Amino acid sequence: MSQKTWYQMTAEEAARAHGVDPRTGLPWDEARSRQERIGRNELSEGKKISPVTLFLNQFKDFMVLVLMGATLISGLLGEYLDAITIIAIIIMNGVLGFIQEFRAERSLRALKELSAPNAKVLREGEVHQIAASELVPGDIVLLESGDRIPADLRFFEANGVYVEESALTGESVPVAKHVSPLDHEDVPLGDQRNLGFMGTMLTQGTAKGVIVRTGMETEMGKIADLIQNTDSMETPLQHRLEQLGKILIGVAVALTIVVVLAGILHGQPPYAMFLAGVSLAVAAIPEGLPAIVTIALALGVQRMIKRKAIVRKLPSVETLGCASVICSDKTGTLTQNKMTVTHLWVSGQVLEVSGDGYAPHGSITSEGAVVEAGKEPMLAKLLQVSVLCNNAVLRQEELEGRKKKSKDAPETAWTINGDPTEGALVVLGAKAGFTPEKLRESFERTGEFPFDSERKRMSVIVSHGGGRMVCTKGAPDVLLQHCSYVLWEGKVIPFTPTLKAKVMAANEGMAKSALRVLGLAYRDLRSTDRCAEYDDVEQQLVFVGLTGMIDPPRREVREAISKCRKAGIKTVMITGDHQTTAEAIAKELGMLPAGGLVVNGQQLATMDDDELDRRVDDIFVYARVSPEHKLRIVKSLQRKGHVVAMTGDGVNDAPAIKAADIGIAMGISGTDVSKEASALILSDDNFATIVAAIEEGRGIYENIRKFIRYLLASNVGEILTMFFAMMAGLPLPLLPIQILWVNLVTDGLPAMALGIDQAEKDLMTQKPRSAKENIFARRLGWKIISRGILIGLCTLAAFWIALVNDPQHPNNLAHAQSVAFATLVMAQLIHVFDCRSSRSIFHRNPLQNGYLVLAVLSSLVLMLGVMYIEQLQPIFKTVPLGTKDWIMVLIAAGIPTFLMGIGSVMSRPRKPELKFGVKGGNAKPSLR
Ligand SMILES: Nc1ncnc2c1ncn2[C@@H]1O[C@H](COP(=O)(O)OP(=O)(O)OP(=O)(O)O)[C@@H](O)[C@H]1O
Ligand SMILES: [Ca+2]
Repeated sequence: MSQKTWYQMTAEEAARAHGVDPRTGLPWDEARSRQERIGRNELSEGKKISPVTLFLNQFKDFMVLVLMGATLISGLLGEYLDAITIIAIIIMNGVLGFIQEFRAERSLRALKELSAPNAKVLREGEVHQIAASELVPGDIVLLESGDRIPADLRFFEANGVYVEESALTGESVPVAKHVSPLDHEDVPLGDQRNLGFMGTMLTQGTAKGVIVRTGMETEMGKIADLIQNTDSMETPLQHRLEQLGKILIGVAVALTIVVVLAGILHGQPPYAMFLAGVSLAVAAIPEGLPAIVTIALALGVQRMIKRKAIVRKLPSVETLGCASVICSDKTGTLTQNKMTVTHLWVSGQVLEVSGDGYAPHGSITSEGAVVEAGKEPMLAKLLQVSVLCNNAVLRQEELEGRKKKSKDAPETAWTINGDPTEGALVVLGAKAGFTPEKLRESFERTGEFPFDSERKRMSVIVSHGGGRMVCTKGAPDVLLQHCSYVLWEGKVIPFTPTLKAKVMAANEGMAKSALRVLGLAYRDLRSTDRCAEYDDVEQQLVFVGLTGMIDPPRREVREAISKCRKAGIKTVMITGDHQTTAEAIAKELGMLPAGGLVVNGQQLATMDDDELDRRVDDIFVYARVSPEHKLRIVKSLQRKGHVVAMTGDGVNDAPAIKAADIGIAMGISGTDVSKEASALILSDDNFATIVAAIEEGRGIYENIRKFIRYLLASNVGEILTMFFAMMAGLPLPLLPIQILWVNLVTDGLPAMALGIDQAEKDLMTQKPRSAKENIFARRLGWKIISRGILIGLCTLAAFWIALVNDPQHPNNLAHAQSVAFATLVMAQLIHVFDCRSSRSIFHRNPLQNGYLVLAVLSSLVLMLGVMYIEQLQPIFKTVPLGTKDWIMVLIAAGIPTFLMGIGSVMSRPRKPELKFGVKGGNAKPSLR
């Protein structure tokens, strides 16, 4: 008996073959044991670098190899102790580099896991949201439009399903899926219409399926090697630093050669000079730079996660700091998306609704008197349509655990499953006794034309007592175009222009008080009426009334917006909601400066790109727009030189999200499609989180500048100390071992601690930096070079004074070298505190960064160790210093910081003058 393939089986057979009941799904322990047997639902990643390789890579550097070679030779020549020590230092250096890179690698991996997709799965009769990697064959998954299919599955329910399978088949037009078995063999992939494949995308409809293959067994797994997604995790800055690193190596090597030659010309023994030169080159090459940049980025990303912003693409961390415009959705991002109906309008009459939140307690009143829906047929119709044309479910949940106040009266919370706009209508109905349960006894739903942001309306068809009725709700301005009649004073009469005007006036009135307004309509269908397309049913409707719901702004948003204004970032609202509502909320949030323009989708459609470009800087609110408008807005802003952050949640938002410099998706309400197009996901859907992420992005960039400043100035100081000495014909101020030790002590920990430094206070009161800005901009290059020269001069001065002041000292040269060693280390350890501020050490509390203090203390201990532990003295050729020596060391090491500090205190910083909004003076013509 030949075995049937999945597409030849019926869905039931497929489920049975996997031992699962499609109504309840797999039990948890069965799923677990399957996972142990089969493995996770993942495509195996490319080759991972093993820790051993990573460690060995640390020694692949050319100069390190030269140093090791030179050391081996000197070992063979009898300098055992020197050789062993140098090798030991190289190994310690390698360990440090390894730790840095290993951490960086691990954080990157954690990042990838975080952005991994979820799936809705049925287990033990309940729907759960789990990581897609946890799925096993036999799992029943639920899908809706915008979801990526998490594994290969056999559909057993498919309502209007279209799947985009281009990743597998190359066919970019979505194909329709169904549930019937196919009776051929060898059906090509593209024609296996009852199967869904991992990695493809549901663009329309809702579906259920049983998973038949996971992980590398899937069709996608078969070609995984081919499409090994090489999404670059390298940021532009890292790329530039890599190039910079190469230049720096060249410069370091060239200078070293000069130092060596100068030394030899001045009579230094060539071999000693060679070893010193190689050590200098090893010390001066900032090999730790890329790893520290990665760590700073990765740790910053972790801080962002704590603030509810998930970075999907590392490069966007840098772009975030440059953002100059944030375009945000309104509903759910600027507002809470907790809708409550407060006003109704039926037949020219305004009714009020009491009660807060989703609890179905409250009443409908008219001029203070309670209105009973049962006795008011028009109101009853409004409630009926509201509840029937609706997919939200009102639920009462017991609050668990510590939230519970007393045992005997368990606290409950009313929650909405589904769209909050619809939830508000369900709650409204429930307040008047119109529950879905009750209505369903006499109305059975037979069809649905779902809501989408383009159509701005939704319809369902219900049958009752032999007849059929269509119920429609939607944006009033749109809905009215489909209504020919109106329910007026108890009767259905033709919808005259006068009456339409009345409805629009009522709509406008509600919208002015920031209410979201929805219109409701219905029509009784005749048995001959077609209802295959929405155009068939959404015509000749009878208009019933309006509902107005509040959606309170999120509390944090006002402050976040004012923060943006101070930081030179423009905030723009883009919403599908009505213009008046949008404007009212924008004003409430302080997003609409005097003279700022509000534009609606229709007006936008009449503008060509040139006109939009001319006005785009003055527009702060876009209302009643469709997702496709967002792309135009992004493009226009970009043409004006802005770095644009843009939010979105729907399938249709993906192009705009992709085109934006920072595409932002919603963690809670967003579709998989929008998330995959995004660079950043807000796990709380909150606007304030965007601002927090921008703040982190700016901070990370500044931290990178801080340790670049520190590392490079230190290295310049090291090279120049040697260079100046050789030029002046002095003996070597530092022995090779000492140079290597300085490097080990100063480069690693303090630089890493700078990478996680706290942000400066003025971080969010400055204009966004230009995306093209050079890392050395804003005088950083000057600071590095001037500081390097000062460190070099001061170290040399201390060395020279010790050398000439005390010529009778039995260990004269060794003593002076110890002074130089201590001065160079101290100068760097003081300088590291300077680097925390764009101004000087005196502008910040040096103890604020505890990691830095710890790092500096441990570096101090390492330095003192080789000077005062007797067993180490002969190895490092050091001698202990006296009090006078130390005073000189500290003065010499402190002078650069002191000089720079004086300089910055004297030059008063200019207060950044930041104003945002419409350029003053010429009054702008309003579009309205
Ligand atoms: N479930 C629904 N059924 C019918 N009409 C709806 C529904 N939800 C919203 N609408 C109408 O469609 C309009 C546009 O909604 P859409 O979801 O595109 O934007 P929004 O949620 O108001 O704003 P944003 O784009 O900021 O999220 C709303 O103003 C409302 O009138
Ligand atoms: Ca160094």
